[in-house]
Amino acid sequence: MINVDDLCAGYGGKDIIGDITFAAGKGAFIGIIGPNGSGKTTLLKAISRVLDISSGVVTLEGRTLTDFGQKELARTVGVVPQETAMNFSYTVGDIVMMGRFPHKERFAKDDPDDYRIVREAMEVTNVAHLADRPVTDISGGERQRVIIARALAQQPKVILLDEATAHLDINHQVEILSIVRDLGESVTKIGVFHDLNLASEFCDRIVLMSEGRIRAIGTPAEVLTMGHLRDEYGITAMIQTNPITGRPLVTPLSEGVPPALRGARIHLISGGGTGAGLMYMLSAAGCILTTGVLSPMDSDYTAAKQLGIPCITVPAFAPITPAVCDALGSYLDESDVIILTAMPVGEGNLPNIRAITSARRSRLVLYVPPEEGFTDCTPAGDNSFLAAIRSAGCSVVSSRSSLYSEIERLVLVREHL
Ligand SMILES: Nc1ncnc2c1ncn2[C@@H]1O[C@H](COP(=O)(O)OP(=O)(O)OP(=O)(O)O)[C@@H](O)[C@H]1O
Repeated sequence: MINVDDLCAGYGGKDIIGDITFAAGKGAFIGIIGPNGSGKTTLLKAISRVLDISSGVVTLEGRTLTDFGQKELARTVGVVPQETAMNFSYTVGDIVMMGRFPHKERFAKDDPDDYRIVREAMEVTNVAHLADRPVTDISGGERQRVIIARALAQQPKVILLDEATAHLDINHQVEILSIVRDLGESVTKIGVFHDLNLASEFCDRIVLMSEGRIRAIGTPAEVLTMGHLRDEYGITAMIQTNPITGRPLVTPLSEGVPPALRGARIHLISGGGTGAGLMYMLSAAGCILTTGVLSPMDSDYTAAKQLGIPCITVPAFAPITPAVCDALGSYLDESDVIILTAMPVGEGNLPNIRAITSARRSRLVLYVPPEEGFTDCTPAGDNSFLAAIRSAGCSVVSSRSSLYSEIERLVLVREHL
């Protein structure tokens, strides 16, 4: 168990990181993420004592790390930096054997156990076939696997990885991170990650840093949220759930949403997958969304559920009853903007939706992307629903950028009422 308590550290007498407090349980894998310059490497340097701590304390199994002698520290903490300069042509086997030095007395002969541990470390990192090659003559990715093998040969209690797999191809990234994750209870792992999806898949807990401070800490699902990524990285990201592992899957979106939309209360009436994209974009932008009426068989419902958007539901093909209309009405009344997409609507529901939306036409925006067209939106190509909504005098937009402008305008109008 490693405890970092109120740690502050920096360079030239100036603190770069401060108030850093977190615990890493025995065997846990902790991921440190955050934008460039947020202090991730500085934190690892402070934990490994490469950098002096200006205040706070790091303890390992109850002992302060500053009480460890150099050799004991080297036996206890293994470090895998992002890049390691190798100017001397030691063999790969020699480099990995260096991981055993802190375990040996001075001038002691190599122990058969040392050779066994070195061989095992090279085998799990898939570098055993390179054992006799000079380390200067292998690829950057191979060299990184050798450095990881050296750290494993150290048999440390804590392993610190500073973007240790950044230079590896995806196959070796996954392979090495799997090895690190599976090191078992005896080794606590703390790794800096730029790849949020690798952090999500491999880490038990994630620490999100920004400007030298911890902004969020928790499970991948607690930390990798659209809000945190928007606030700390300044990106619009779609967060889905990996259907196999159940972990968050982050997809940064190249299309931004104006920051002014943050906090806008929007009700989205959609169906047949016409609203899912908007739900992701508007949620990522920090809008407060409600949606419905949707059937649980609709892909828009799946998106709403994944995003935690309150949704009014009815069974597939069921009519919209007066009770459902009332529930919808109260969601509509709470919203600044009502977006209606060009969607398939069952005949029986046309009058209801028309009545409920036209009463609020000044806040209604009809979103009809060109590819959707105005026809075939209802069974038998009946476009009377959309035509009626349109003729009611609501705004009609055909691109996401004009939709965002319209939302901004309607929020302003609402604020001035
Ligand atoms: N040796 C140093 N002397 C002075 N300032 C430094 C030194 N190393 C890093 N810094 C500064 O400390 C801050 C944090 O740097 P650090 O390398 O810890 O960030 P990081 O989150 O690891 O960044 P990146 O994602 O770009 O690797 C930066 O502003 C950086 O310029």
